[in-house]
Amino acid sequence: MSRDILAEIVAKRKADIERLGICFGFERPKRTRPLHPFIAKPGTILEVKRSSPSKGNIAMGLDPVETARKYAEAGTSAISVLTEGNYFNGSLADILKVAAAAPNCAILRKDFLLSPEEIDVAYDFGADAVLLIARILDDSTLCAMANRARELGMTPFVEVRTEDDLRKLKLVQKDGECVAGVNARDLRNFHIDPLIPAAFRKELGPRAVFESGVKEPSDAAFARRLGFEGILIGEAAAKSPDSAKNLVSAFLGAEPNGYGKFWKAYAEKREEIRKNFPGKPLAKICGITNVEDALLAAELGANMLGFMFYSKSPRNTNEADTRKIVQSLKEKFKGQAPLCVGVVADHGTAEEKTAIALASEGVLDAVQFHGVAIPAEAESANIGYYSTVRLQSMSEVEALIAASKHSLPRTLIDAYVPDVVGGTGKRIDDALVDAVRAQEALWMAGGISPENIAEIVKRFEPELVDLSTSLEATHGKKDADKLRAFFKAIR
Ligand SMILES: O=C(O)c1ccccc1N[C@@H]1O[C@H](COP(=O)(O)O)[C@@H](O)[C@H]1O
Repeated sequence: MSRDILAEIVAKRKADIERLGICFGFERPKRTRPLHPFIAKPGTILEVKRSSPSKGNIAMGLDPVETARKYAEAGTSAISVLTEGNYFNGSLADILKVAAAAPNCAILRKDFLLSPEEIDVAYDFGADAVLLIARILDDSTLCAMANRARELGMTPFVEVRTEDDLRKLKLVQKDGECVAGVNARDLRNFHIDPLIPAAFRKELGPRAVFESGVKEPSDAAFARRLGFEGILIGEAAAKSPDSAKNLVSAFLGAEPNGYGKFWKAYAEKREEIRKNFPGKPLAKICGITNVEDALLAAELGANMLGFMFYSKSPRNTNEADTRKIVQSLKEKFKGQAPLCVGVVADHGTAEEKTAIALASEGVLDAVQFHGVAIPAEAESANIGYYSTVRLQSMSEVEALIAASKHSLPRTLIDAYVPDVVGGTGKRIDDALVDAVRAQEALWMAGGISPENIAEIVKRFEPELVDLSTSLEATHGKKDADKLRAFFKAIR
């Protein structure tokens, strides 16, 4: 379907160009506006967008002049103008209006551009940057368009989404500088996943833009924490230009940090699994207390390991053992070691403090807050974290979905058992799991075992499974045969 929608837009556009010419019937102006740098330092790109194939009407009555003025007042460094007419209701005339209304902002021409001649048109109408969608351009056309943009003093902005797009991006980068962008929206189903840009970030070079799905200030801050220099905001800005300043200041007020680092590392692992073992979930083995179990789990393919920092747990661990285990994992597996997570199940304890301190130091990659709220200390300690919700009824599912923002890209679900906070060995009710997975990527714990993992994968297609008690020989000690049986069954 992705190819279909793109192919449809491109086919109509080609027909329009044949019929109306490369300026779509508009008189070609002579550029008078000076060129502006595009995302030369961290900044936002707010979009003039009336409609889209995924959302239909967004802001049909939008006045480009008024919108551009509000965007400039909001402190954006760039404005994206959608000039595609059939699906986005934009036009080249919009660029002229925006250029006059926001003389100090860089202007991006966002369209499905197809030839170097279209770059000259974008220049003449006043654009400072041009979107080049790698997927719709062959290698030589893409490079020729990027080079033409540079010759004119403009910035090529290359959008990537696949491995092949990345290959094309490297070709463009060989010839000179560019800005790279990744769309968080999957054009096959219009689903937004902020972990797609997260997985790509390390491949993009120094000037990278997070595109799509930014709705709340927390989403904007998350993109910056992942290390993106820019965010492109369409719908949220166009629908409410007056609140765009909140998005701009959230982005500019954030910094790349430990939280973004954890989600990038997770997203990279997920992409690797998707590529090499489609349909296989990531596996987190929890309740690790000794080097032997940790090394075996990692060798068998564990992607994450959990360490209990909860004194009431029979698998509770401590700082010294955790340091020793993580050190052994790093020595043996180097950059390929599983992500190590401290599990906290109550607040204000010495164990919670230790887990946060170990994450802050980089010994642990993140902290899992199991059945308890995420404390303010986690935010200020600049660490990776996520929460676990113990599901009892549909109302918790609804609360979980409502709370699910891009700044919390994943939430683990576990079974609710009165008086046992975790490590219950009990399955979550199937209907509750179904309700969660209908809305978001599934991170699932609770009673998962070597015996039921195949059925769980088939039935629920989880992105991550998390298990502990079913693999134990005794409390805190894993059974090597059970570990082997689990990793054999998950394959
Ligand atoms: O394992 C524990 O003792 C524990 C205690 C308090 C909070 C969480 C705990 N474990 C978590 O439970 C799941 C694994 O569940 P299961 O044993 O496979 O049913 C996992 O998220 C652990 O972190």
